[in-house]
Amino acid sequence: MSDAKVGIIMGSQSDWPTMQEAAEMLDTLGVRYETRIVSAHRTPDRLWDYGKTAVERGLQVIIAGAGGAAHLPGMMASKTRVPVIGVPVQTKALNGVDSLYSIVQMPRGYPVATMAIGAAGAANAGLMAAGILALNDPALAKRLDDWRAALSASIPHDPTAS
Ligand SMILES: Nc1c(C(=O)O)ncn1[C@@H]1O[C@H](COP(=O)(O)O)[C@@H](O)[C@H]1O
Repeated sequence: MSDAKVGIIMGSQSDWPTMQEAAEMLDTLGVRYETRIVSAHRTPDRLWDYGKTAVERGLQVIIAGAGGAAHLPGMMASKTRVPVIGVPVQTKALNGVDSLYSIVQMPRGYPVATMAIGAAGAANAGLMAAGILALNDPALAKRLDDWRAALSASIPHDPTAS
């Protein structure tokens, strides 16, 4: 059994540069995770197994990124009650609006917490996962509070200051 608390899954190797942002955020915050390529379209059996075993393997949050006809996050949400955070990967043809619409409008009963398109969405997915885990992990809560305070402190008051 892996000790990962967060599963970062993506439809393709080509999603990794985007999804790496989620992984880096979890590294920064000291959260254990695993990374996998899982595709509803190309590896449906892998998706089935991943969703079926997510709870027993101790996963508490799944971050799922996909582009285009991005069915992966929703299908994963159908297969497991582990909360799924969806990341719409930016696409060349339609700029990621296709990914966003594919992920965000889930039917009642099977929610996906949908982030912004692209790298910011992936980083925020890492933060969202950490926030969920921090509810039951005071040390992580402190690290997350410190990270947020540091970000606030880094924002200048004066836009002309360099
Ligand atoms: N949207 C999905 C799914 C899925 O939702 O199951 N599987 C792969 N893909 C997406 O296809 C895009 C192009 O993939 P390739 O670069 O491998 O052709 C990727 O953004 C991937 O997430």
